[in-house]
Amino acid sequence: MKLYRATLMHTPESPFTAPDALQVQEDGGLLVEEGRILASGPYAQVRANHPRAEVVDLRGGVLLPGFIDTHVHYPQVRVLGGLGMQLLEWLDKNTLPEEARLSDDAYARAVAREFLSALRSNGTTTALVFGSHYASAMDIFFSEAAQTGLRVVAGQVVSDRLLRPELHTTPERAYAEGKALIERWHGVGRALYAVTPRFSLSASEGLLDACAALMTEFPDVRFTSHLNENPREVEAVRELFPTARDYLDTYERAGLVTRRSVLAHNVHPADRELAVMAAHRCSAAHCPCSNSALGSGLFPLKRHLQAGVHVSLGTDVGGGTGFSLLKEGLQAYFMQQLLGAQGVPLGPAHLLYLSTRAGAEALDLGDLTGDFGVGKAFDAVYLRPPQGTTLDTVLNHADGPERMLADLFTLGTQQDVAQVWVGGDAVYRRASSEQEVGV
Ligand SMILES: O=c1[nH]c(=O)c2nc[nH]c2[nH]1
Ligand SMILES: [Zn+2]
Repeated sequence: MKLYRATLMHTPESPFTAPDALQVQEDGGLLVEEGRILASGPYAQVRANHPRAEVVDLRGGVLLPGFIDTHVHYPQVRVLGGLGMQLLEWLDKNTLPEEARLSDDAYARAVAREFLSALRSNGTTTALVFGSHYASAMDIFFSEAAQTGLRVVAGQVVSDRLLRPELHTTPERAYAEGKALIERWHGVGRALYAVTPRFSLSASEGLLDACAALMTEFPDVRFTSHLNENPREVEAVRELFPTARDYLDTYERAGLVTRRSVLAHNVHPADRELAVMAAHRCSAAHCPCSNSALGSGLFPLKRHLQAGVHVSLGTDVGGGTGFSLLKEGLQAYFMQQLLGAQGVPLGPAHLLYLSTRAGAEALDLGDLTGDFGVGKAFDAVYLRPPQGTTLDTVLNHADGPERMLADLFTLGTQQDVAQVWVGGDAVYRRASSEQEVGV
């Protein structure tokens, strides 16, 4: 039994609906046994009730629930930084050639290790991972993920048109390979499976039906894809599906819009699409760095919230700009500021919620992770800036915990992630030589 002593912050409820959603213990205690939180509260109180627990002293930093990235591409870690293009050109020139390289198992394994290492070192404990087009690269991914201890919800990406021939499959093969992967990996350790057509632009109706067949046969797997990211993409989908009411309808007609569906981007939604997403309780993964880098547009968060659509955050590596949910939260804030009266003013509690609890809800893992409630898994990130860094200075002069949280989102980077736990297991610890900077 371990008692973690730290400044604790979490958002068990949504600040979009609950005032005072941010819960803080400045000198808090979290009692953890067998990976689960048994008690929490002021340190002195938890200590008095559990005098024999081993104390892990984390004073001097901030302990947050582990970050939850609800849209990130495993095969794209090496193509980060492909700036200067919009979506369709970026896919063609920057991304799809790299994705084809994952047909080589050794290449796929190296990329999987780089990707998983980047998640952990950025404090991400759960991720909805857009996989590879190759089934063998997914076997490799799941086996590498199992060794890291991270929670991954991932699936083979399927497409049968308009990409490049070596990335195409058929509905029959997509079904057979998906079924085999689900049977091998879904619910094994901390892994779950997500059925993942790349986007309707590269998926025939037959392929979407094959995805639906998997969802029917295995009702608790998740579903993910892209939606309404870029105006040229939206127009192309309209031409490819002339009888569909809109982009969402291409998925809806196949029965793919459910409580366990997470659709990335949705920068250009119609009102009907928002109403249907809300009715089916499907989530939108907002990826503000990607939307900025690819010039996709300013996410209409206010319209999503007004329609009742649940929103979480994704880094969208490699369309995005890295693995940090701190940066993603800050960029979400910037974009809402830039929207002026059309934007939603985001405070630090919103940024924490979007990068933790909201992701757990999107993945239907809210009973397991996303906050520090009693009974939840101990999934946590310990942020402690190296001495002498700007963040260290600013935190030392912050006039309260809410301002500290704002400072973490404004200035925090991978270098500030000191330790990470999943289900009570330590999955990352920063090298101690990096603790001291500039002193
Ligand atoms: O941001 C994106 N990244 C991708 O890889 C992709 N594929 C289809 N649509 C996409 N959007
Ligand atoms: Zn994406």
